[in-house]
Amino acid sequence: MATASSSSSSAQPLRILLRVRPFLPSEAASSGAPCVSLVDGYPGSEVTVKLKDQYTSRSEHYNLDAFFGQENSVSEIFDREVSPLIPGIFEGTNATVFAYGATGSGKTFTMQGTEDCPGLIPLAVSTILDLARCTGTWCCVDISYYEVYMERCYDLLEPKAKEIMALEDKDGNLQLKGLCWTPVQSMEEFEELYSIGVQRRKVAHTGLNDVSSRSHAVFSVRVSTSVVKGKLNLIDLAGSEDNRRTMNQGIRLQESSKINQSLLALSNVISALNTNERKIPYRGSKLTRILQDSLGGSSCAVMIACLNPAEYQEAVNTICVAAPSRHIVSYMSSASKPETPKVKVDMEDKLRAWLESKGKTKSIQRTNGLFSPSARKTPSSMSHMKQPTFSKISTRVKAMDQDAVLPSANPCKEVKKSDSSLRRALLPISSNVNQQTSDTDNSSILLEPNTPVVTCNILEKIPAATPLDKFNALGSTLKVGMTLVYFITI
Ligand SMILES: Nc1ncnc2c1ncn2[C@@H]1O[C@H](COP(=O)(O)OP(=O)(O)OP(=O)(O)O)[C@@H](O)[C@H]1O
Repeated sequence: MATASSSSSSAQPLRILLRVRPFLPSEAASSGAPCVSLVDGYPGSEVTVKLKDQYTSRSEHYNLDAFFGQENSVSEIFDREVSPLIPGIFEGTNATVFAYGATGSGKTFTMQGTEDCPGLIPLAVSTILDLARCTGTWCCVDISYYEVYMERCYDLLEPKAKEIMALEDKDGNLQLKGLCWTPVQSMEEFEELYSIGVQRRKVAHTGLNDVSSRSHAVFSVRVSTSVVKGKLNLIDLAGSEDNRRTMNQGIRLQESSKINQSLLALSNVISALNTNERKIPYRGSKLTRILQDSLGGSSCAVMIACLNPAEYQEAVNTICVAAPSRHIVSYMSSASKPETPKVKVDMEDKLRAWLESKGKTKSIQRTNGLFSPSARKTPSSMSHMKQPTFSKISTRVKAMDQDAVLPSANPCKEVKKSDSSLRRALLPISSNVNQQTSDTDNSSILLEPNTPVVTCNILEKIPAATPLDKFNALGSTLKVGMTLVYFITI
């Protein structure tokens, strides 16, 4: 059976587990089957999982290092995945376990736990303290706990301390200046300190979680012997947020934007580690900078990708970050593929004719992407993925926008980037969001005036009122590797 220890010996930079929480009472009635299921392997071993959208026929398969389903407890995750890392800490290794996922997917439950069901943090401290007592030589265990809130670090155990500064020493190693380390010798001492820190962490009510973490919380337990120092980081990341669903505004929206940006930076680091790139973009955010000595190199890292069983799209987004290179296949079964709505085909013809008549090579090039996905520039890492076809897009429109009316014979016009109605432009398919957003920076975009709004996206619906400059804030849904298609006309 593959475990964390066995994976570290094979120098796998990052071990990726999937954790699906149970349905909550509020979800149970409407949810049906979980959107993710195990198709091959068994809990705790290397697995293939299937994600299935209950509303469409979309389904995808992914290979991952382990799967923990609704019936698996946190202590099972601990026993299989975290406990094997602990002996290495006593030999001077750094290890990191972090929970990643959308808001409300169960990250805090997994890392922090509850009184009845302790999370990975208390379970790890308890095991480390037990082991320290058995070493028979001098051994000091101390802990630190801090949060990264809006790209700034604050000590949760020492609230009067100033902001923690992330500085590099002369050897290029990152030092957290101002972070306090507190020795602990018993679980009572730990619990007292930790519960104070937990209360200080910034949480707030959002549209999707009553107690939503607004910061990334990094708990570290360090073991010092007379010979070596090793450290285990246990990180409860803030959840990626789709602000169309959270309805965040004001400060919540600003927090959310910072959270999504730092998670995007983390996903870039993960992707670089997964593909063994030489340069890992640790400098993308404060979060990735402080994790520099814990992700990659000789460190062991375990990512727990947490999923809400009722949210297919969130699950896809999370797994796209966690395991972009382990995607097996994405398909829609032809048996269940509905007929393409006629109205959409008309739209295609009209746009093509208009573009050709204008001789807009740039636009045509983009629109070629729209009509023939194979013409798109596709990142090499995704080249094995089957790209969605236009008929699927139309299907999605049909499913989501039953009432939408497509343009009639209105002439198209070209608008400039500065035009405020740019946000209601027809945008081409892009194979990833970076290309998508940079596409929109180009100078002209095709619009159909005086027609009702039709908005669609192969994966999710984007509200017509979403300004382009807010797309980054929608990081939870707009991720590298996702295919976006949306038609909006005025
Ligand atoms: N394994 C589980 N068993 C029972 N309930 C769970 C489980 N995991 C999560 N929950 C419940 O689901 C809800 C959301 O969980 P949690 O707050 O841990 O999500 P989160 O991913 O940390 O969210 P955020 O990113 O917004 O902080 C909570 O009510 C929590 O008690």
